[in-house]
Amino acid sequence: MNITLHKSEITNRQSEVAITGSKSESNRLLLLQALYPEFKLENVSNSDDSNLMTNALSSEEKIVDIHHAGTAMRFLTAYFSIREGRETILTGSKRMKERPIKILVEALKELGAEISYEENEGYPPIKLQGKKLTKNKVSLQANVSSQYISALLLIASKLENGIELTLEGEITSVPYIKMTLALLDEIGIESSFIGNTIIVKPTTNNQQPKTLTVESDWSSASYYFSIVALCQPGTEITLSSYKEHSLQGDSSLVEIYKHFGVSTIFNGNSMTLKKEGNEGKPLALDLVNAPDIAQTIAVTCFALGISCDLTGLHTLKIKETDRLVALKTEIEKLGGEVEITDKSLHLSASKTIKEMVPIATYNDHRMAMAFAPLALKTNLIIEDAMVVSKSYPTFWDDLESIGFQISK
Ligand SMILES: O=C(O)C1=C[C@@H](OP(=O)(O)O)[C@@H](O)[C@H](O)C1
Ligand SMILES: C=C(OP(=O)(O)O)C(=O)O
Repeated sequence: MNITLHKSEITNRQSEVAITGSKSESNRLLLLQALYPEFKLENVSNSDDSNLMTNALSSEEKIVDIHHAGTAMRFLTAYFSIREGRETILTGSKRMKERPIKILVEALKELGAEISYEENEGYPPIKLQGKKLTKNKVSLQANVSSQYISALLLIASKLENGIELTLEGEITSVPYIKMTLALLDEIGIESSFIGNTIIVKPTTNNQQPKTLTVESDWSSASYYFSIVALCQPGTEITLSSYKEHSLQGDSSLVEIYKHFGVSTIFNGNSMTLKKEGNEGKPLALDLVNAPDIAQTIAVTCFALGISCDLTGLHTLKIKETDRLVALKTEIEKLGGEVEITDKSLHLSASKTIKEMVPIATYNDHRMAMAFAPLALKTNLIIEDAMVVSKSYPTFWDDLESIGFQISK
């Protein structure tokens, strides 16, 4: 379904939005809960990707289809490797079959797992024959996706000797690895991350029952940072439920959006974003630790007529779509000028934004959500708008609630 966003202003200067739980935290905790059923979870994400994760973990079927959910694909590869006696075929969407999984499969095989490729070597679908993994030392390339590393860490405590991982090369998306270790720590699993070595100890005792509350999703919050950046000074949006000291690396938004005159005030479990003033300076940013907010930031800069140089973007090519190509194509349709390499993006300062441009979304929720704030500057069309449900199903309703005018 395509939708039209009519040029709107946010007239209510103090709106509030409650955003669903972090998809990254939820998908980790759902897997840990399957391994340690004594835990209870609150504020679990209502995203498609977390629903797919929940269903996959309880599925009795041989074929498990996780559609576009990258974390689910990677985390479940590790999970089904240790489900003794169970044979599983893990598959996904057409795009998922193009997203590499070899580094993780090789690492699991080194630990003793039995995994084979059903179609193309190195890519889903894969067949897993669940068994007990007896080895504990493995090295893997760390510059392609941190999800491979998190996948191994999530099952590590169930291996009889735990895991000792050696990470090779530059480590990408480090905050996501630290999030995994922090969540293990919350449920009493010991680990260390020193230099390029991560050790997770096996668990011997039963875990104490505990309720864990998922913080709301910071990547989803990024679209409100962008909206506030494009508003008149004085505009405020309050988002819940967020912590000042988050496990999510995308909380770097607080520092990054100061550049666009957005301040963030934490109060209890919510945060208020406020437009203070207007900054027009060019932006240079390395996003190796926060790849999911690259699209949001590029569009904010385009809307404000600010040039930017974004680096550390090598993982964007293997996400829901090639996000570098998608950004260049769509920003250029709107009249902007973008140059890309396979790991960086340069946007020139632009003076105009074209009207009523249909923005293609390439099965990528973040393409739809990142371009939406442009409705504060122009009329635009978002194609296949329901893609947002991958991480944030109520996104369009929430935008309407703060004053966006949307027609279907
Ligand atoms: O572990 C996670 O929850 C994620 C890790 C990141 O992936 P990469 O490590 O592949 O960059 C991120 O882009 C993705 O949305 C979620
Ligand atoms: C890259 C993303 O998700 P995944 O890799 O889990 O599909 C994302 O949500 O931006």
